[in-house]
Amino acid sequence: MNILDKITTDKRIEVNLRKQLIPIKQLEQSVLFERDTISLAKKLRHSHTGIIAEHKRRSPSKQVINHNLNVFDVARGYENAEVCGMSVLTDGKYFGGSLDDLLTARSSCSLPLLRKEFIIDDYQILEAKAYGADVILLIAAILTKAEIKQFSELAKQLQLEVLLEIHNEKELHKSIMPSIDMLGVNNRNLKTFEVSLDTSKQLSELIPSDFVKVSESGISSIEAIKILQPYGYKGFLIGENFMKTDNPGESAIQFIKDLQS
Ligand SMILES: O=C(O)c1ccccc1NCC(=O)[C@H](O)[C@H](O)COP(=O)(O)O
Repeated sequence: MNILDKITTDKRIEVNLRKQLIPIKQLEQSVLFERDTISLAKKLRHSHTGIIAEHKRRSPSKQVINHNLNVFDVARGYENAEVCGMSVLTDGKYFGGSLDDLLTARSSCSLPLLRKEFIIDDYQILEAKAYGADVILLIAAILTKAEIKQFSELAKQLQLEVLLEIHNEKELHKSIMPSIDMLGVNNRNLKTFEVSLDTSKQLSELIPSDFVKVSESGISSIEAIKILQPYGYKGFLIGENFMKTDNPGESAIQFIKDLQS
């Protein structure tokens, strides 16, 4: 069993329980359910830096990254750094995140928020809207083409954007549909946890130009971004590089300053 199989097996159990604890009707009554969302895709299209900064306490590949920060300060710091958007990991077991983290981020900043989750059920998309997300992540490796269509169309009905994550050409082919806003290439091989920018480079020319291209994982230097920009990438999802520091917001400020100089 690879890590995605393990995570999704646990996720199905978790989601079934959550559905019983908080019925859909209750999610739909959230004050945030009617909120007008903010477009991350638009921000990335018009940005010269394209940073999506992540809140990530721990991960299967690195174990503990940082347990000493609070989401409120991290979100304020990222907003102060003028990143394009913030990604909030909401999985508890493997990443130490929660939906409360998403809610706290929503109450602390007005950045577009990505719910970084392993989505395998419509219910999690309703949760994303109810807790203040603007964007959801769909991972092609754990979904069928029919599920990608169903989940992305539901997201659009709720005014949420969709970042679709791929690792290879096969996943790309099942993911091209009009309800996807952004295509994210994950540089991390989820079998070995090795990261290689070559994945982003190789897949870039196969991605149709109407999608905003995002490169995800293992980005720890401005050189990496300068290498990927000529391949058409407009967004760069960065977690550990900021979160391993005492002040992720300050790290993002310095990173963006160096990128612009
Ligand atoms: O980060 C992991 O170890 C991981 C393992 C299994 C599935 C997903 C995983 N990460 C989720 C992400 O996509 C990253 O948090 C995100 O791209 C940022 O990556 P990084 O900048 O390398 O922290």
